Amino acid sequence: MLPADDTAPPLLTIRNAHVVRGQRVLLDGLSLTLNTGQHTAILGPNGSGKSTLVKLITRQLYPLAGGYVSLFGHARWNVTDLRSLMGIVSSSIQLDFDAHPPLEVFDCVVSGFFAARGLWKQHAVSDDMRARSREALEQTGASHLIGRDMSSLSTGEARRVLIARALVHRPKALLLDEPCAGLDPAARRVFLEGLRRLAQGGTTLILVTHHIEEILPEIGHIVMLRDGRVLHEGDKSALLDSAHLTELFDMPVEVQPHGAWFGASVD
Ligand SMILES: Nc1ncnc2c1ncn2[C@@H]1O[C@H](COP(=O)(O)OP(=O)(O)OP(=O)(O)O)[C@@H](O)[C@H]1O
Repeated sequence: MLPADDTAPPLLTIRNAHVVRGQRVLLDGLSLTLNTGQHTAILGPNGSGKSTLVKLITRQLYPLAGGYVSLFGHARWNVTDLRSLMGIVSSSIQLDFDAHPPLEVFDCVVSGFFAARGLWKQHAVSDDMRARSREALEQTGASHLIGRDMSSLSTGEARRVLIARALVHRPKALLLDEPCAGLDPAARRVFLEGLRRLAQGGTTLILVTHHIEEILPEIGHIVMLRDGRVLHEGDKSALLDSAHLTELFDMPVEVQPHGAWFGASVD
């Protein structure tokens, strides 16, 4: 983990966030503070509010009056500001890039500068944008995919291209919502090793998942969500054990450390 900068505002501050849809309470007074350099996994069972929390961060949803959300100390931001502060990758974003019209890999990455799906006449692509796109594709090990159509890529390949697209802004943080969904075990490991390099290079990772096998060695902070609230939050060493996971998932879970990684089995 990077040394904490005590003077910098937190990467993310959420205070007393309530989100309600109809009769359902999706987030129930959720409060959370994450700092830059604090690689974090947000863990929770199905329906615990993970996607709702992601939408709160990305401003697809707002909390009820009395709730507060800020990124890097700013409570108001537009899409362009957000992208340069925090890259966002999720399997639902990926669906947007599978569809027609066809989209070539390099164009897909460059289009990240314009928050667009593809490049159009009005987009003035500079040499710097091209260079940064190539650099981002190298960072995620996806340069060899240049020239391919997005719809022809495997899930894991497309995921790496979309992370590169998020990285063109050189964001301080990456929010990864179930980033390993649809990846086979080998692709998952290759993908996670790529994320490790990003974490080691100074990009703060926020990983939202229900699989403890995806918690990278670099991630030291755990947030456990249940019923739209933070059930537990703290160091991985204190929380990633059978007792806490059993409580979180409300069934017997056996946690096994594998070196710096973790596995889990359900009785
Ligand atoms: N638009 C909506 N209207 C009513 N209820 C909703 C709506 N969106 C989500 N919910 C409910 O809110 C709860 C939290 O949903 P959310 O999608 O945030 O959970 P999650 O932790 O991401 O789940 P999963 O792991 O299954 O993706 C669930 O009980 C869900 O059914």
